[in-house]
Amino acid sequence: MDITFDHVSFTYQAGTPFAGDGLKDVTTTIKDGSYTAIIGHTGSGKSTLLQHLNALLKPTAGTVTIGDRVITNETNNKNLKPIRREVGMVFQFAENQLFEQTVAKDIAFGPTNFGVPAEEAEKQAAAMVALVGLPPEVLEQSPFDLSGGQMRRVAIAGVLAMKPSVLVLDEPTAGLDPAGRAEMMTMFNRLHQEQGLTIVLVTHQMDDVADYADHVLVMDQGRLVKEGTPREIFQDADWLADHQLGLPKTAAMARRLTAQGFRFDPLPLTTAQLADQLLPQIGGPAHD
Ligand SMILES: Nc1ncnc2c1ncn2[C@@H]1O[C@H](COP(=O)(O)OP(=O)(O)OP(=O)(O)O)[C@@H](O)[C@H]1O
Repeated sequence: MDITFDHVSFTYQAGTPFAGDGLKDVTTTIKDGSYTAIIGHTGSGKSTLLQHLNALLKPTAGTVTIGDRVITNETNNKNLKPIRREVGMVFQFAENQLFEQTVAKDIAFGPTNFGVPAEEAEKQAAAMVALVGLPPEVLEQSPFDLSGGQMRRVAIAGVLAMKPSVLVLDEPTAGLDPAGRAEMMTMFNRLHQEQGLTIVLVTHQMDDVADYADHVLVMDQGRLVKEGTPREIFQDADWLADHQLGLPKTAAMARRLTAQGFRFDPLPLTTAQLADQLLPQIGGPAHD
């Protein structure tokens, strides 16, 4: 399912003295099956854009087309339920939204609300717990007895239980330690590869953009100022710095090596790409 923005603008508190721009004239398509990263410094409009992906916000001007549903400023709030199921949102610190007595009940809550019989919803909960890499024992535990990282996985399982085709992630690894972060990013990549989920990721981690995304949107002051592949986006470090954005660690290291006389074209984004270009320059064996 593609999601297309056509000249979308969004104004917070429109028509009041407190009106403020969230999005300005954004036109783009998030393609079915893609892994799209949205980057931009604080206040650039990333969260506002995300909330248009499942019509939590409706454009002040322009249209958002989600699958075959066209959302405009006039769209009635009724009948948006199927969109909320199709586009699953994992908000920042999603674990704060857990509330049921057991993990199984928490994960089953969404499907039950959508009319799935309780018994089937609990069966699905067990499948979702496995999908997010948690042991089956957690099902009957209180979510509040789990670690922070496990709680976040339960919250993600609750979103996945709705069987979305698009998974929207707003800084999903915020607050996790490096090992927890890596595990979680690997999990999303597995869901993308194995379940064919379209992923939309807001992140400040440029390494994750380089490692996982196939498409990148760069936001600045509510505008979409650049889009392309990670390779295209990260080639111009000066342009990124102007937009208060950095490089993936490997690309930053390659740039420092350039100052020492090494040559890279294109700038490597992963360690394998760095090794490929560096080894011939230091007389080492070719990397494969
Ligand atoms: N509820 C709101 N009411 C009024 N203005 C808002 C509201 N939420 C966001 N804004 C404004 O809209 C603009 C875009 O904010 P948004 O939260 O989308 O940016 P962001 O890129 O997600 O930032 P961050 O990285 O800090 O989460 C900012 O100028 C912000 O101040």
